[in-house]
Amino acid sequence: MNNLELRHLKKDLKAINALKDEYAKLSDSDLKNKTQEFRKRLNKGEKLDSLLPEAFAAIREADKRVLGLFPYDVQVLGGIALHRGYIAEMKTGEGKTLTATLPLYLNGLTKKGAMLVTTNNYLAYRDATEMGKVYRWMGLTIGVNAYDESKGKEPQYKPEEKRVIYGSDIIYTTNGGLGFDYLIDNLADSKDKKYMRDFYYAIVDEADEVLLDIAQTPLIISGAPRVKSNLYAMSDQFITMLKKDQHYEYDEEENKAWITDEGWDFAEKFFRIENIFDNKHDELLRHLNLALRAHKTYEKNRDYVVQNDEINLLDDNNGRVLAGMKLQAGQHQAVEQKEHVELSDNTRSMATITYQSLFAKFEKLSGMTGTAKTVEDEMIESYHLKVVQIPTNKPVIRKDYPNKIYTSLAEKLGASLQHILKLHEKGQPVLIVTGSVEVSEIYSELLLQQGIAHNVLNAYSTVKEAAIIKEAGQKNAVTVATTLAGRGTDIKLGKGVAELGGLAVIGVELMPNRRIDMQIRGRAGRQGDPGFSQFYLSLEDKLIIRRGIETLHRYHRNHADKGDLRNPREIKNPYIKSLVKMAQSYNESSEQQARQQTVEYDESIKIQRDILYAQRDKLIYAKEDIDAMKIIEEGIDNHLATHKFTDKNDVLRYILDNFNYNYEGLPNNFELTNKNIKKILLEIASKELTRKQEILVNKHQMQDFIRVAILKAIDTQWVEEVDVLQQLKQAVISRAQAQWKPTYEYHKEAKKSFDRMRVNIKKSAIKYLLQSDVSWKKGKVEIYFA
Ligand SMILES: Nc1ncnc2c1ncn2[C@@H]1O[C@H](COP(=O)(O)OP(=O)(O)OP(=O)(O)O)[C@@H](O)[C@H]1O
Repeated sequence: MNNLELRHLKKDLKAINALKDEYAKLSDSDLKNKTQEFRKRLNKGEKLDSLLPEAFAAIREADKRVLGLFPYDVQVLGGIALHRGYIAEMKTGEGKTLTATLPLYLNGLTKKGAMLVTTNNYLAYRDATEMGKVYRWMGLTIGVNAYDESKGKEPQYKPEEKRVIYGSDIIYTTNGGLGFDYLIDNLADSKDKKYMRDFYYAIVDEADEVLLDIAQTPLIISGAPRVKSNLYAMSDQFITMLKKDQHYEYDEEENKAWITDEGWDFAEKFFRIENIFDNKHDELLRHLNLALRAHKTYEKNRDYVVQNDEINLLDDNNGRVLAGMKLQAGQHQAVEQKEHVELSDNTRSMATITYQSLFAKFEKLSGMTGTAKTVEDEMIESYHLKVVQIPTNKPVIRKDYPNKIYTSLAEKLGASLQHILKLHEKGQPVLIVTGSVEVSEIYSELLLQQGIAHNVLNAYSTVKEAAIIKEAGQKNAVTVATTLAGRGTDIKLGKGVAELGGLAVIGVELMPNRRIDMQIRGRAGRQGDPGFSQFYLSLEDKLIIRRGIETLHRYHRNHADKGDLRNPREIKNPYIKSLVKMAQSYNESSEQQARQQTVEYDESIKIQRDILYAQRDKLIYAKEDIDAMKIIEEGIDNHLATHKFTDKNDVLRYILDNFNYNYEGLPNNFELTNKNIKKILLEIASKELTRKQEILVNKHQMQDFIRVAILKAIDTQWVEEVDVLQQLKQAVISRAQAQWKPTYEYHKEAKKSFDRMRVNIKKSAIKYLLQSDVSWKKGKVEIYFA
C-alpha cells in the first residue's frame, strides 16, 4: 500500500526536480515575483494541484536562499503527502519543520489561511520564528499564535489583533490556542469581536500526540462561578486524619480511593450528624469524596505542579503544563485546598469542544509525525487520515538497545546511574528522560551527590527550554528532562561529540505507549548522526503497577527486598520481560478504548454545538432585520401549547415574570381564552419594544440591542445545556452495566434536553428583550439584563 502511494508522490517529485536548475538561476526578485504569478493563475481558475511542481520548486529554492537549507528529496515527498491530506510519517530528526514550508506556501497562496498546528508554545514559536523568514521573503503574511516564554507572560490579544493573526496567509498556532480561540470566537456578540475565518487547511505537527493523546482532554471555557463553599476546608481537614485500610482504602492499580464504613462512622462523629447518607448531607458527602481523591489519587509533581500560588495540571503525555485546563466539578478546588493555595472560582463550563470535532472542521487536514503507523487504523477511523511512510534521507545509525529491567526502583536508579557516570566520564552528552517531575528531581539529587553539573528541564523550567536544549548536545552535558523534551526537541551535536558516539538517551521509566518510547529514542541519531538509546525500567514503574499483571506483582513481592542501589540485578527472565511489554500494550489498548468512548459520547454535543453556533452566526451576520416580535410570538405559542392558564392570576404571574414586572393588572372584563392571552401579551411586548426604540433613537441601534438580547438567551441556555450534558454523561457512565449500551441512553436523553433548550431559548429571549433596561450614553448603547 505504502509503495503505491509513494510512487504517486514520486511522480510529482520528478516534476519538481526537473525545475531545480531553472529556479536556481532566477534572480531574487524573479523568484519572489513567482508568488504574484501563482496567485494570478489561481484567480484565473488554475488548481493548486497543477501549480504544485512550480510552487514547490520556488519555495524550495527560497528555503535555500533564506534559511540556508535546501529540502532533500524525501522532504519534498513529505511535503507533497501533506498537501494531499496524508499523515506523513517521517522519522524523528528528518526535518519536518522545513518540510512543512512547502505545502504551507502552496496552500497559503489561496489566502484562505494555511495553518501549522503544534503541541506546545515552545515549538510553535520556534518554528514560526525560523520559518517565518522565508514566507515573508516570498511575500506571504504569517500570523503567530504563540509567544516567547523566556520574555514574559502570554500576551492578551484584542480581537482585532487576533483577526490579523488568523487573517494571515500562513498561521502557526498551538492546538490549545486554536481550540480556545475557536470557542471564544463563538461567544462573541457582534461582528467586531469575531476574528476567525472558516477553517481551510491544517498540518498537524506531532499528529499522533495532538489528534489522539491530547484529544482525550476536551477544551473547556469556564463561565459564571458557582457559589463558593466552605466545605472544602472542613473536608480537607477531616481527610488528613483518616487512617489507610481502616477509614479508607486505596487501589493502586485503578488509582481509586474510597471511604470505608468505619470511615463514615468517624465522619458522622466528627461532623456531629446522625446519618451522612441522608439527602440533606449530599454536599458534605460530595466534598469529602473530592477531598479524599485530592489527597490520595492526585499527586503533586506527577499530576500537577504548584506555581505562583496556583495548581497547574500536567499533561500525562508530555509532562507539560496543560495551559488553561482545570479539573471539573469541584475537584480542582479540593486539590487547591490540599495544597493551601487560594481557591479559584468553581465555575461551570460555558463552551467545550474536543479536538476530534475541532479538526473535523478543516476542509483539508494533514499531519506529520515520527510515529503514526502503529495507530493508522485509528487515524483513518477518527479523521479519515491515511499514513504514508517517507524514507529517511540518510540511514539511521542510532543504536536502540533493548530495555534493562530491574525489580525495584532503587536498583533501577543504581544501574542507570552507573551507566550515566560511565558516559559522562568520557564526555559524551547524556539526556535522561523521566516520567514525572518527581523522578527528574530524584535524578538531579543523585547527580548532585556525585558532583555532576547538569540542567533540569521540567514543567518548572520551561522558560529556559531553548537555552537548555542548546546546551544538551555539547561535550560533557548532562540533561535531566521529563517527557516534555521527548518530542520536537532538536538537540544539535557539539564539536567532537560525534567522535564520542553522539548523544546518549537514557529513558528511565516505562512510558504509556510505544510511540512515546520511539520519540524519546529519536532525540538521538538525527539526520544520520551517531547516538544510542537505552531504557531502564523497574517493576515499580507507575505503568506496571497500574496495569496490574499479577505475575509481575508476585515476582516483585518475592524479589524486591533482595536488591539495593549499589547492587542492581537485572531481570533476565524472558517471560517476565515479555510481561513488562504486555503491560505497555494493555495500556495502549485501554488508551484507545478511552478515545473511542470520547468520540462516541461527543456525537451529541457536536451536533448541538454546530446547530447553535450556526444560529449565532446567522444573527451576528444577519443581512435582514431581525424580527423581534416574531420571536416573541413563537415563544408565546410554545408556552400556550404546553401550559394551561387556570385563572387571571396565573396569567398575571406569567406577565410579571417574563414580560413586564411593573404590569399593573389585567382589565376587569378579561376573558380567559388563549386568543385573548396571546393578544394581550403581544400588546405588552409591542409597547415595550416601541419604548426601547424611542430611547435608542435609530433602527440600527435597536437591531444591535435585539441581537445582543437573543444571543444572551442562546448563550445562557447553552451554558445550562453543556452542564446538563456533562452531568448526564457522568451519570450514564457510572450506571453503565454489561449488555446495556450507555451511549444510546445518553444520546436519547441529550436529544430531549436539546429540545427543551430550544424552547427555553425563546422563553429567555422574551425576558431579555422585554425586561432589560437600555440607555443611550455618550453615543453608546448600554444594556442591563435583569
Ligand atoms: N534539508 C536540510 N538540510 C540540512 N539540514 C536540515 C534539512 N532539513 C532539516 N535539517 C536539520 O535537521 C534538524 C532536525 O529538524 P527538525 O527538528 O525539523 O526534525 P523533526 O523531523 O521535526 O524531528 P522530530 O520528529 O524530533 O520533531 C534541524 O536541525 C534542521 O535544521
